[in-house]
Amino acid sequence: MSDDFLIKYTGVQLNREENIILRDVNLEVNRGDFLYIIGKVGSGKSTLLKSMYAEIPIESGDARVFDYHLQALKRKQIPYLRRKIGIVFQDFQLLIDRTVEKNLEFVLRATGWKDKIIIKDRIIEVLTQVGMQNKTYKMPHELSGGEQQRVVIARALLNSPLLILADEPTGNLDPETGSQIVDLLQQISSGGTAVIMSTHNYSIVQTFPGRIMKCENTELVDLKNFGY
Ligand SMILES: Nc1ncnc2c1ncn2[C@@H]1O[C@H](COP(=O)(O)OP(=O)(O)OP(=O)(O)O)[C@@H](O)[C@H]1O
Repeated sequence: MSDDFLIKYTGVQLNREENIILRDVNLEVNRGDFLYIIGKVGSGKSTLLKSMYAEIPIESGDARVFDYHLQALKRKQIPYLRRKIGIVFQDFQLLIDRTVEKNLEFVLRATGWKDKIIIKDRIIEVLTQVGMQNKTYKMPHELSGGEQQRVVIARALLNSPLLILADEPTGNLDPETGSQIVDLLQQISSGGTAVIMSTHNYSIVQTFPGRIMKCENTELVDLKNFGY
């Protein structure tokens, strides 16, 4: 990578249809950062995260993610950008018709992995990282919400991303399970992977330290570090 940052937004505007959702967004994210995006319902948290993996276009300004200028990204580059990002959503989105192992294998094969043994080893490796190595053969419906979210995080880790985007990852979980998930994301970030997570949950923000930015009145405001 030519620069140190993973993400650099300069004067970025994001729209949904005709509406300006966020304007003049300035943001830099580096390796190992842990960044919360907070803000009211509809304030633009998801829009911001989605822009980072090219789900929503950049209306104006300069948006860099790794070496990509998102405002000039070609459609065929999008899968390569996304392969470097681990994405975790609130509603787990595991394939319900196959086991944990097959869910993860599906992603590896779709991203070019071919060797059966290497695939198996990698699956065990990421499941061990999230404490789910004993659940390889479980179907998603046999897992609790927190366990499913761990598998989703394992899936996000498969291709060793430098960046994880987690949109309300604790939204469907009870407080204790939610805390365990954030704890896991913090461990991952201390290993050098940057994590950006949106949340409504102020008790999590107060418990687990991180940089905080808030979507408010179409602006992204830096609340600096919290909890240190
Ligand atoms: N598909 C869409 N088409 C048009 N407008 C949309 C679409 N999705 C969201 N919006 C609008 O964009 C604004 C920002 O929505 P966004 O989902 O980014 O907010 P959010 O802060 O993530 O909210 P939440 O906390 O509810 O997830 C809202 O006003 C919403 O109505």
